Amino acid sequence: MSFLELQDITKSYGTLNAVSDVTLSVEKGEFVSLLGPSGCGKTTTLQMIAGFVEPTSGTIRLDGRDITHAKANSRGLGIVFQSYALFPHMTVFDNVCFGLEMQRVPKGERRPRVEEALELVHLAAYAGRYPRELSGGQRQRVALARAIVIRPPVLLLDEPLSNLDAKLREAMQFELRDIQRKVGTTTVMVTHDQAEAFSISDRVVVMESGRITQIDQPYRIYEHPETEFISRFVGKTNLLPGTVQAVNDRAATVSLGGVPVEIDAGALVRGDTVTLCIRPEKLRLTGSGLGRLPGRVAERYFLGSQWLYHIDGPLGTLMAVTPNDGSAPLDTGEPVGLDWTPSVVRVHRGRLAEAPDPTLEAH
Ligand SMILES: Nc1ncnc2c1ncn2[C@@H]1O[C@H](COP(=O)(O)OP(=O)(O)OP(=O)(O)O)[C@@H](O)[C@H]1O
Repeated sequence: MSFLELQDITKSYGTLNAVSDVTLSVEKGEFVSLLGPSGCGKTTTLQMIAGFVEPTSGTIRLDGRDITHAKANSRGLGIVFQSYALFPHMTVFDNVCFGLEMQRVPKGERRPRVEEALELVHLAAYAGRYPRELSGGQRQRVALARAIVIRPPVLLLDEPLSNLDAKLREAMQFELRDIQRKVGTTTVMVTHDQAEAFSISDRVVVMESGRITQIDQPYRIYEHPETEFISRFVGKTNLLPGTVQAVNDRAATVSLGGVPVEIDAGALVRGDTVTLCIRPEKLRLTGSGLGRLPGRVAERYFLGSQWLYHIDGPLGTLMAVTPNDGSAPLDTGEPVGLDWTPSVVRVHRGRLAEAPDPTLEAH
């Protein structure tokens, strides 16, 4: 049995199922993120673990104990929600100590525990300050210290870094992971930020419309998205609708608007309608006249460590990303060849609802 288990959890509001049949097992010490677009049920799921929202059906178990209907404060979980502001009239020390007072931890134990927590978040020198005297990142770290000081069995984080600017947010991602590793607390985090979920988590749970559609390691989710939605939501991708023309033992030929493209066969049969997904960094730009397809540079965008190109060709406009290795980039209008290894192409059954416009995917 896993440390934290959600079994067939559903939460309905009238006719709306905010969360449907969610089953999830989290191991002790694991860092799991719930990732998905706005309204997919991430926060509701976390609130049910926290005890702030009661499931309509299903069971939640913590360390073998059924806590489905237990009161929030009896669960003893560490919580960092966006709305959980610090107490403005209390110092950093007192903010962090508050949870220990609530738990009636003996007075003599409180100071070393608070100091230890502040040490962990690198704020030992700020114990006497008030929240208004701290930066956003420091306030966020106090909130984290306040949650971990009670040594909770599970730490619940709801968009804990969303109020921070991009640079600080990235720094805090690594810090958060570092702190979690040191204290070893089982953690469930809600985020709609894919980079954040990927860089911090052991496993990512992707949710769509109240349901879990994939649970996997970040790398697997990126490389083997199980739905077309995940392909689109996670990173950039070229989506190409086509029809399977021929299949042999090893390969299938898909016609993309009359252009034949060979891919690994999988379980495809002739006549299947499919959508092929190729990540921009998996497309290689070769010399003109080489590669699988001809193309021409339509646009180029400088991303710092990479160049993003829009390449016009027989399949429409495709995105390709190359590392910025210091050499001169390609010019707009330059003819190129496009190449890829068949095994990097992911195949989803079915046709896209709309014609793909790669520029819309480039977010
Ligand atoms: N108290 C409530 N009453 C009615 N509907 C609710 C309530 N809470 C949430 N919902 C609905 O349930 C769905 C899931 O909401 P939830 O807040 O879990 O989504 P989310 O994935 O966390 O979104 P976001 O990233 O925007 O916070 C939404 O359609 C929302 O409108």
